[in-house]
Amino acid sequence: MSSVVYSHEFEMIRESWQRCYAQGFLPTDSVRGQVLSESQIRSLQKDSRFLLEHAIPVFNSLFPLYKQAEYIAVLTDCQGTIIHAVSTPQFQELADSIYMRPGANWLEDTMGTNAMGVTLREKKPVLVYGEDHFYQTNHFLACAASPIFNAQGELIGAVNISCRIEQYTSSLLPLVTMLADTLQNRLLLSDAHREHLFTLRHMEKLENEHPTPLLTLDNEQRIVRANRAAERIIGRDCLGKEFRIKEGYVMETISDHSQKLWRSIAIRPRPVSKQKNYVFDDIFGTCPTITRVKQLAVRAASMEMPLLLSGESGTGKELFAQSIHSASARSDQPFIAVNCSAIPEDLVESELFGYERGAFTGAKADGSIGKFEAAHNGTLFLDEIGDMSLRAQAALLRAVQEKVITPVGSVKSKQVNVRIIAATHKHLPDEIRSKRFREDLYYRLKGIQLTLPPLRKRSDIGALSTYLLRKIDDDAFLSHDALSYLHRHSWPGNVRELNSILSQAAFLADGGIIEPMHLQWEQDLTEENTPSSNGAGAYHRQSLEETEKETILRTLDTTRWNISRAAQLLQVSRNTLYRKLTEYGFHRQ
Ligand SMILES: Nc1ncnc2c1ncn2[C@@H]1O[C@H](COP(=O)(O)OP(=O)(O)OP(=O)(O)O)[C@@H](O)[C@H]1O
Repeated sequence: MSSVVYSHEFEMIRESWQRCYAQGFLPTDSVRGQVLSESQIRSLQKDSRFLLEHAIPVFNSLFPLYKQAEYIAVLTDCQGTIIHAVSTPQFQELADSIYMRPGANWLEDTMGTNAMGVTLREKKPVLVYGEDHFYQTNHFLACAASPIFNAQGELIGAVNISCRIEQYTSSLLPLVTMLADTLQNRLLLSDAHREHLFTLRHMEKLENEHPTPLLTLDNEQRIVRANRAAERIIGRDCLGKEFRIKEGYVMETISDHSQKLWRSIAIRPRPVSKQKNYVFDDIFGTCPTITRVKQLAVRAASMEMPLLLSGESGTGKELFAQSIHSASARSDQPFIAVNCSAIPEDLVESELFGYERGAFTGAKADGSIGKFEAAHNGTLFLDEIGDMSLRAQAALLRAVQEKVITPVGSVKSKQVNVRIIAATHKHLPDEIRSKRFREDLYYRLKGIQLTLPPLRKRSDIGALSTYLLRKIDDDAFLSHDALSYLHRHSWPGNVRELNSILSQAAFLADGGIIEPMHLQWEQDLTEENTPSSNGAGAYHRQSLEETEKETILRTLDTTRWNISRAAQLLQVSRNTLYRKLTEYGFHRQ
């Protein structure tokens, strides 16, 4: 076996030889190649029109590179018949004499161990060098071949480059794998229905100036193809080695093919981590009070007006603010949140508008930009605006009115473009009446006002609990009694409190069924709604039927509509559950 062959290729070639012997072939046999007639070739070419259409320009582009050398590049269909060949004039006659021409079949059964036959069988690139060929008549050849797959991952052919062994260079296998890669990328790109392929199109465009590092890995993570950009990162001798991502880089799968035989990946420098803001899909709500606010918020997202969100603590004001930003035209720009109640009065201006170097004792030597400037072109979320001092309100008013800021210690003003979303749990008209909030600022901030409902006024506590619980622990599940208790609590801490109670409960229930004893309220427990006070059914906010409906839906949701499992959890027979589904008109969405 030749020394240029990698160990995994050695195995493939050895097994191929064994198959040839098993069929009764001998290396000394004379090869009786069969070549199809012109019309049969045309018919095969018609069947592989799509492949050929893309292959011809790729093959043609290869030719000028190797003008001096003697070689032949061929394309076979998936049955091993050559459907296209390009060779240098010097090699043409020789190629014809060994049946390396259109219409000839190069499967193992006909040609013994050879690169095309082995690559089509093993679905991996392979180099077959000199005496690795089964038939002695082919011993003068060095051939490298690589399979071609379509966008669905099905084998559709192979490319092969052959030359005399005296002309062999170590670039033969990389060359053929790059040829296959280029061809395959073209095939993938032409499949317009697959979204991720647009990335490839983009990459291909960029390839000349900024080649994207592309690799193909086999199912054992070994590198079977690498373009030059990839080699520059992971080394030129990477083929056949196990792929390990380098520090500072991330891997992006471009296509993962059926049976996971191989996948194409791109490697990119690790992006600088960017804050991920909430989006509207993160806001759960099925009751009219919350869905109405959500609809208004979606509309408000497309407007530039300032927005005032009011609602008790934990009702989701920041969640809404981020979602509005994410859905707005500013979504690519920063979302900066400032908790106004947390900034000491003396520092409000420097925090919001920044400061020049040496502006005050304790300031950073280089000065600092403020939140307004940090949010330039994006959204500034001013939380707890009702807790700002009157002095800070005056400074804020100017910035909001004139859209300019003056850093502390500076004489120069700066133009800023921010959309302001303010939030408060206070009733600002009351604050205005008590002279704690400026009326002019209130009207500036209140372009659009949205009021978020407190949890106790929402009728979807059960569904919201299931949604939150799913995120906390997929296996945890609320019992009927636990659900009744959740409905009876007054929820001063709103969704935040619900989330925290469910987290604790899932922990106490150890991922199983959450019972009332697992629900631990910290405050607001009255005699009446203490879990241990009176057992289930002591107090019903919902009618029995409503609770039943909700429990059934929640269970089906949790079991992803597995009826047997849901019936088991509900402790009813499957028939009873089916009857209830018909009775309540429930269908799987
Ligand atoms: N409708 C909702 N769907 C899903 N999660 C929600 C919903 N409302 C609130 N939450 C969650 O509840 C928690 C509290 O929400 P958020 O911080 O937005 O409330 P807030 O009103 O800004 O509170 P505070 O006024 O105390 O700052 C967050 O974890 C948020 O993701």
